[in-house]
Amino acid sequence: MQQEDIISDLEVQPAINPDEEYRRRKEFIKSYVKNVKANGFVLGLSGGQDSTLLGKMAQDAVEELRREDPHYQFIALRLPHGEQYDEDDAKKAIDFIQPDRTVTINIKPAVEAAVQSFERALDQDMRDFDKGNNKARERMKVHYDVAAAYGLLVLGTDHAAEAITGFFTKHGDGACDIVPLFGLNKRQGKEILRTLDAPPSIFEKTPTADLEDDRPGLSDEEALGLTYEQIDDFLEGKNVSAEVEQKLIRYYKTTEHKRQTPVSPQDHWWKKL
Ligand SMILES: Nc1ncnc2c1ncn2[C@@H]1O[C@H](COP(=O)(O)OP(=O)(O)OC[C@H]2O[C@@H]([n+]3cccc(C(=O)O)c3)[C@H](O)[C@@H]2O)[C@@H](O)[C@H]1O
Ligand SMILES: Nc1ncnc2c1ncn2[C@@H]1O[C@H](COP(=O)(O)OP(=O)(O)OP(=O)(O)O)[C@@H](O)[C@H]1O
Ligand SMILES: [Mg+2]
Repeated sequence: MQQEDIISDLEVQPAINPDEEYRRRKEFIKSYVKNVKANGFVLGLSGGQDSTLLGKMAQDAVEELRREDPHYQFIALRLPHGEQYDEDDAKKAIDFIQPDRTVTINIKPAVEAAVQSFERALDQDMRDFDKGNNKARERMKVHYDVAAAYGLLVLGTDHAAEAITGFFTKHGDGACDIVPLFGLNKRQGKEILRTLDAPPSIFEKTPTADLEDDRPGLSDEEALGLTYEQIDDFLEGKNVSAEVEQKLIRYYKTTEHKRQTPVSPQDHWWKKL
């Protein structure tokens, strides 16, 4: 497994035309939603870079689709766990996107109920890290509840700079129906947001999964021990230090199960890692 194999698996381009990339991906989601006869899209908006980009694309897509057929809609979800420390950014994202509809559900009671059931039944505390993944899975459940109620498709924000390290919760934010940002790295997402005139504070802010109670707003870079500059350089085929290269290849191999469908007796990929 080498740098070029990973770039090829994740289909990353060394450079993009931001307008063209945005247009192509938006056309893809329009054509898919029409083809499968769904009514539009649902996506959680955190106030972070990835959901702002994809939320904008979803809203633009349904507005264009409505010129031919008025039934399409985009529902944005605000899913704080109690109070969100960067609520202002979420508001900015919503102002920028102007979703057809924005629904807020506080996931804290559901997460607390799940943690309590776990702790009572197993007679042990749930680790804060595991509770973080529970939050991501609770958000996924809300997405699917809303999708089912309105005949929508669940959008997922996974992209190459997260996929490479498996930096998402399996069956949490990793679970979705379409991944329109597939193949983009973090700086390419930023470039697209810049050309869309998004608020700079959103694409310049420090990326965070913000899942741990004990470390609110923990930056992805600190959690990973790698910078997005390093990850993006690697994905664009540039030279990175041997240490960074080895770390990324190790992350990629150990998280392969997160990029595959559940492993069956017919699968052999795991023997080749
Ligand atoms: N080799 C293998 N083959 C098949 N399945 C395997 C496996 N190894 C673990 N597993 C399964 O996978 C589970 C571990 O995966 P998972 O539950 O995802 O947990 P894990 O990968 O340990 O943690 C998720 C990471 O993603 C980060 N994250 C999550 C959500 C959003 C964002 C963000 O950027 O916004 C970041 C989060 O901060 C954390 O660092 C294990 O409990 C086990 O069930
Ligand atoms: N508080 C939240 N409210 C609604 N959706 C959320 C919330 N937190 C996370 N999500 C959903 O989970 C996805 C994964 O989070 P992630 O942190 O990777 O993306 P982001 O916050 O949009 O961007 P960044 O990676 O730059 O922080 C988000 O794109 C969003 O759809
Ligand atoms: Mg985030």
